[in-house]
Amino acid sequence: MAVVGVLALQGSYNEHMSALRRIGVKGVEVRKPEQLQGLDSLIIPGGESTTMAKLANYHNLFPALREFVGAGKPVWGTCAGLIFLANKAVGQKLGGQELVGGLDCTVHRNFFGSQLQSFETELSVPMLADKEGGSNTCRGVFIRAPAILEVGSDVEILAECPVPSGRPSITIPSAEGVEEEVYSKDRVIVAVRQGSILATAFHPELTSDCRWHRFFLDMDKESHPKAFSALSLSSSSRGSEGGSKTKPFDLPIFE
Ligand SMILES: NC(=O)CC[C@H](N)C(=O)O
Repeated sequence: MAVVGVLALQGSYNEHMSALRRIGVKGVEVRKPEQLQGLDSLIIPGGESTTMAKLANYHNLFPALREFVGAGKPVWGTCAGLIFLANKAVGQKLGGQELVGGLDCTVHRNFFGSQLQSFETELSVPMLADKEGGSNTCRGVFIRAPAILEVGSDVEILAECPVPSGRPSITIPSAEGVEEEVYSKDRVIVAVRQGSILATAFHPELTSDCRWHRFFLDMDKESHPKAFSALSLSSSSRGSEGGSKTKPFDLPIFE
C-alpha cells in the first residue's frame, strides 16, 4: 500500500491527516529525516513558513526534503508548504528563510495580506472537475495566504484568483532584483503543478471537498502504480464530492 507522509512540524498537519482518513488512506506524520524513507509521497501543510523552516532546520530536515523532491516523488505544498517548495520567495521576514525548492516559481509569502485579510472564495479549477469529477469550482480558504507571481515554462497553472480590491498594495523586486515595482495585475496564480510537485496557496484540507487529496493520490498512483494495487481508492472509499460517507469526520471542517 502506498504510504503518504505529512510533514508534522507545525500548522495544519492534523487536518491533512484527517482529510486522508476521509478518503480511506492512512497518513504518516513526519518529524525526522529518517521518517521520509519508505514514503511514496509527502504533503507539506500550511502554517507559518518561517517557524516551519526553523523547526525543519532544527531537525536537519532540509537535505532529506530536497532529496525527496529531487527523487521525483509526489510532493504537495499547501500555503506555507507552497512557500517551502518555491525556488524563490519574496516578502519574507528579515533574514529570509530556507526553502526546499524544486518548484520553478516566485512566490510572495503574504501576498493577500495579514490574518485580517484572510478570506474564502470560489475558485474555478476545470482540471479538478476533469480528473476527479464534481463541480468546476472549489472552495478556496486563504489564510494569510501567499500567491505565485511568476512561473517557469514547465509549470502548469491550475487556478488563478482575482486580486481582492481591498488588499494592501505590495511591492515586488523587479526582474533585476534591484528596484521594486507594485503588483498591478488583477489576477494571481494560486495553484500549480510541475511534474511530481503540486502546490496550492489555499487550504483544501479545511473543506469537506476531498478532490485535491484524491488528485494528489492519483499523481502518486501515476508514479508508483504497484504501490497502489492494494489500496482501495475506487468505489467504496471515493464516495461523492465532499468525502466518504462511511468514515466519520473527526475534525471540524468547513462545509
Ligand atoms: N496559512 C499559511 O500557511 C500562511 C503562510 C504564511 N503566509 C507564511 O509565511 O508562512
